[in-house]
Amino acid sequence: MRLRHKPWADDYLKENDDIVVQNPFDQKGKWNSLFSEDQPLHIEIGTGKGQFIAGMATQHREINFIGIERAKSIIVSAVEKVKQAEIENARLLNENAQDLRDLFAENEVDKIYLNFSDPWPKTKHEKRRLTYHTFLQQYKGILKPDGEIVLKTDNRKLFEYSLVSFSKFGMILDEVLLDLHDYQDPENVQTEYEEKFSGKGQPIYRCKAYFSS
Ligand SMILES: C[S@@+](CC[C@H](N)C(=O)[O-])C[C@H]1O[C@@H](n2cnc3c(N)ncnc32)[C@H](O)[C@@H]1O
Repeated sequence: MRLRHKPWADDYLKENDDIVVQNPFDQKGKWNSLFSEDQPLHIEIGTGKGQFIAGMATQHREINFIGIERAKSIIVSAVEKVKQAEIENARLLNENAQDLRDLFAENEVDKIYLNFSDPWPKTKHEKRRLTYHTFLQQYKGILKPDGEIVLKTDNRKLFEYSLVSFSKFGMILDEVLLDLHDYQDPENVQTEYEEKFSGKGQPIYRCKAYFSS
């Protein structure tokens, strides 16, 4: 897949090194030392334009958040949102989350958010879906034993695929919602994609999954 690249984005991301971590692989096992408080660590894979990570970090000062986004042209918007929120507990990584075990140590992460992940509908691209079993193996390698994965999507096929994938992996499913907005979770922080799709009247699916020990 070709990613749009804005040449000025490299400089912008470097200038904002208080938010965008420049050598993330060096932080493995010591992420909390980057933050002012040593507290639970939640990560979002495919942060997009950052509304979720900035909103969650504002709502939950008692948690440290890391948003991972591979597209430079997109992560710049997330940097702006984190800046505007004036929060200490959020950092961003401009990385392709290929193997999270290179970035995080065993038991380092408390929660992983997969928000509106690319669905990769063709069977030949199944391995790229962020809930394919090889990704689940990675998540297991970095999550605490009681850690959880929270998945939100508008894509019913990806949702069904993910439920089956979690289940085949021996994970425990919790709170499987077929219409998150109908359920009206007051804690829910919407992502940009969520606003777009729910604005069109589409249901938003959400589930939480745990690894059984
Ligand atoms: C469909 S968008 C959703 C963005 C955002 N989560 C939202 O809900 O508004 C998916 C995002 O995930 C990013 N992404 C996909 N695979 C990724 C990976 N392996 N590592 C980092 N970012 C990834 C894409 O660049 C894109 O910005």
